[in-house]
Amino acid sequence: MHVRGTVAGEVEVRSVSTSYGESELAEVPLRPADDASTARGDGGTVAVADGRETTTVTLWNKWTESAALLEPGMELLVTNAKEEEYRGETQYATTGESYVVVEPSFLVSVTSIRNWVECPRLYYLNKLSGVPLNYPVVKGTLVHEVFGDLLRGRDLEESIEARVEERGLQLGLLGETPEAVTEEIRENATAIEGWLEQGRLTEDDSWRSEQLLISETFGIRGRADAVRRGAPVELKTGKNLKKEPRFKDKVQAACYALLLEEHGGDVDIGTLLYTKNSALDRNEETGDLTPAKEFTMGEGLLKYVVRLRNEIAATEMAGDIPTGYEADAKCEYCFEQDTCMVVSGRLDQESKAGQIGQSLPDEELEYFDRFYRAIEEERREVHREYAKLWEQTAAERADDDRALIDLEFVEKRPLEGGRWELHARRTGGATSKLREGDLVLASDGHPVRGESELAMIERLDDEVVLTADEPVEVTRLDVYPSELTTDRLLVAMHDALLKGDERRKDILFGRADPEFEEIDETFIDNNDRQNEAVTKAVGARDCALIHGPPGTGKTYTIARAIRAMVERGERVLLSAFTNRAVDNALEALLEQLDGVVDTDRVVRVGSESGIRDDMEPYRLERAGDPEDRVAELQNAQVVAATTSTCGSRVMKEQSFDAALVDEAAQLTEPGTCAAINLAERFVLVGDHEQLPPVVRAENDLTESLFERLVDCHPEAGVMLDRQYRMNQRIQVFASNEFYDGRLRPATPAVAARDLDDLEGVSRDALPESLRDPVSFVDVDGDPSRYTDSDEAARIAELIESYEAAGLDRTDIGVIAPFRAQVSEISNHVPDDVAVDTVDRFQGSSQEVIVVSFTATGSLEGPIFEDYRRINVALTRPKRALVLVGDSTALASDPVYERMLEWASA
Ligand SMILES: Nc1ncnc2c1ncn2[C@@H]1O[C@H](COP(=O)(O)OP(=O)(O)OP(=O)(O)O)[C@@H](O)[C@H]1O
Repeated sequence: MHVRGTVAGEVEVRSVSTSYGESELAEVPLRPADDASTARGDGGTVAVADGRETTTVTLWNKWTESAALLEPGMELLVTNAKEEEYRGETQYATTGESYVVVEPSFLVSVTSIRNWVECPRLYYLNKLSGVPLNYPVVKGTLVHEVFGDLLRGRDLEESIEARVEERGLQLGLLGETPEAVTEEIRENATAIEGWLEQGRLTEDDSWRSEQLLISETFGIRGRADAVRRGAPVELKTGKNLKKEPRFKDKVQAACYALLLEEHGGDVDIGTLLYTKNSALDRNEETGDLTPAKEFTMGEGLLKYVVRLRNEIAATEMAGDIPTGYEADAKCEYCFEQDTCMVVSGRLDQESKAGQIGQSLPDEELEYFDRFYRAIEEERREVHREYAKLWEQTAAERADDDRALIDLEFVEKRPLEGGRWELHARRTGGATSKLREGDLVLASDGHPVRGESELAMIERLDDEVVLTADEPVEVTRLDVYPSELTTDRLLVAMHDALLKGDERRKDILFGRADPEFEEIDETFIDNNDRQNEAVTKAVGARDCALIHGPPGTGKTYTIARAIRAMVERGERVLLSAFTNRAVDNALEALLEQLDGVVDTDRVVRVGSESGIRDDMEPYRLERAGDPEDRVAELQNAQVVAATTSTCGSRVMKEQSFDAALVDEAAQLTEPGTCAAINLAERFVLVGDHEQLPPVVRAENDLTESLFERLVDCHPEAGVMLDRQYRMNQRIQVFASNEFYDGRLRPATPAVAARDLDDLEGVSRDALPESLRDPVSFVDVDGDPSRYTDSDEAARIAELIESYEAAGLDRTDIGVIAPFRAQVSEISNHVPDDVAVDTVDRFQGSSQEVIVVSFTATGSLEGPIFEDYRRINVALTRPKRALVLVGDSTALASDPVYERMLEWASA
């Protein structure tokens, strides 16, 4: 029986005498969880279900170590507990078979556990500073890749050649030659090959390469290098001359053993493969030179691993910072001792290694603390996404747009290099968040409990095509919740504070005012504010802030500013939150740079699937000759990449004179830092009256650096005030509500835009009520339901009216407040009409926009929670805007009441 619940009070550990001698025990007051959250898919007994009363769970012996970590409010899971009657009350206790898991939904990675066992402080330092680009790391990755290839049957030489070639750019940045690297990989691979050969002699060897494993019971996830006859095999590129594997390596293998057991395995052995052993010279080295070392997987080790994992989960949940005293780490032997002391000194943290250097000023320490917590909260939200993989049913996940289900498996085709191409067919017209180029969990029915592989979506229409390392008979795809973004936010914040330039920090913390160089040049002669913005951007010694309301030429201004910088011989980074915005800005920039600079000095960094096809010629290829690849990047005068890519190991090696960041109001502070950390000065461009940063948690991350700096340094800002998009009548409401009435049409032609300008369209052919550029269509809301099919039907009629007046369906966009109504409307209107939520429409425009408010009496729903969403929705159209909703419901809010007045005027 599994017992799961919330710790309901203080926990005390004490000793008692039993028939076995002295034993330790801890009595944990526990409030059992609801049935729903304890139900397990494997049919195992569900937790105590008698209401929400508190019961007592006794944890015995070693598990008292985990009990000592518990705080009231934490979640606890005890597997294989026994039920006991005590004074008429049902209580529970651990048995010899039990595992105790603290905060089971906090997913700890195997790498974290491995770092923690070495030293908890090392775990923390790794989290803060990420993995740098260095040769041992790249070599390790290469050896692992070759190992995977060999397991999948690829020829050794072919694999080495291909893998070294793929990493051309990284190797080039490290100054390595392909020949030397190939030789070293070959030495390491010999150990692998030799060992595999031995295995092949025994016919019953069964293998699989890299396996992604997630444990819902133990709260652990990781990727096992390989699984042989159901048992984990871990590859280490170092040497080990002892008979036994290293302890931390055993711990790592034991983590995978636990994960495999949860998936139905019975693991009694673990193997570590130390590849460097076979490259050593027998005459010079003494000891056990065999690369493969096996060990027996005892239950004691598995339980120890869970206790380690509990320490991490409890530390993170409590928001504590590890000091190194938690374990008996020996600082004097640690390679990281210096870094550890510097970080401890600067952040004024207690640490076993001690501190050196001066601590950061209080306000920076406070900032670090606040954002560290905020980012960790965000990480927990990502963990919640993982938990949904098993807590929600397939249908619920599909409804939430997080899965494509009921696919019909078609076939699996072997690819060159031992990988697989998987084909499946979609059976319904379901939509989802998934896009081509996304990494997904492809499974034969369940992403965690079934056969499941990490796969890349190559094609996604009626047919679904995926590539993966191993074949799966795929019938379902799930969004893969990635912690990469969170990891990079932490590193970006760390770099900004601990490695950042003092002057930069003075600006960020409002201790100094941004300075500007006098520039006497006209860059744009038909728009004063744009010209001022370019002047500020070019002349900024520290930073400039360009506030660009909808359609005011942000992209054009950025492009013009970059051109001016390039003409001054500067190296510039162009960045934005999304690939789409980066490509848009790059397109405008290429027009500006025509004849100014060679286009081969403009480089787009990103993955093939993320970049728009017409920008592909500028994409920096990672594979190839190291010297050539590096030259291409180092010679580039303009580098364009998303802010997330700016946090990558390759980009972190780059430096720029200036960074221009578009969509800056949609970026968190640390997200912005990822880009601006790389440059001497920065220019942020955005509109804080449109959508805020996309984050899961509600905390300090929801305010952008752009918005904070606009407040803090108004003198560094310029607001663009002439818009090139909307008919004047459309623009009025947004201008008054959000921009103090300062937004104007750029030209009379823009102001007078209407549908008659479009070829073959006649406004007179429209019903009277739709002839004005802004109209309101009143429908009765349906308070009992979340979606509104009457409203959807009415929208379908509107679209027919526009079509009858000569408009092309692709010129119409429909915005709905939430996904359910998007689906409802999509079912009513033809496929080529774009229907989506506001968030998806941000940054784009259409000739005609229809907004479905789906308003009920209480005005609930995302569109109403934040007025900025309404601003975005109402500023998408160029020539006509139709608002559809229940006027009585809308009029209950003063802003919407004003909107109704304007729309009905
Ligand atoms: N100074 C200018 N002179 C002439 N046309 C301009 C000028 N500035 C911008 N435009 C034009 O106005 C249109 C909108 O400009 P742009 O795409 O730069 O706007 P934006 O502010 O980036 O839009 P969004 O709000 O969608 O991000 C473009 O067609 C652009 O060429």
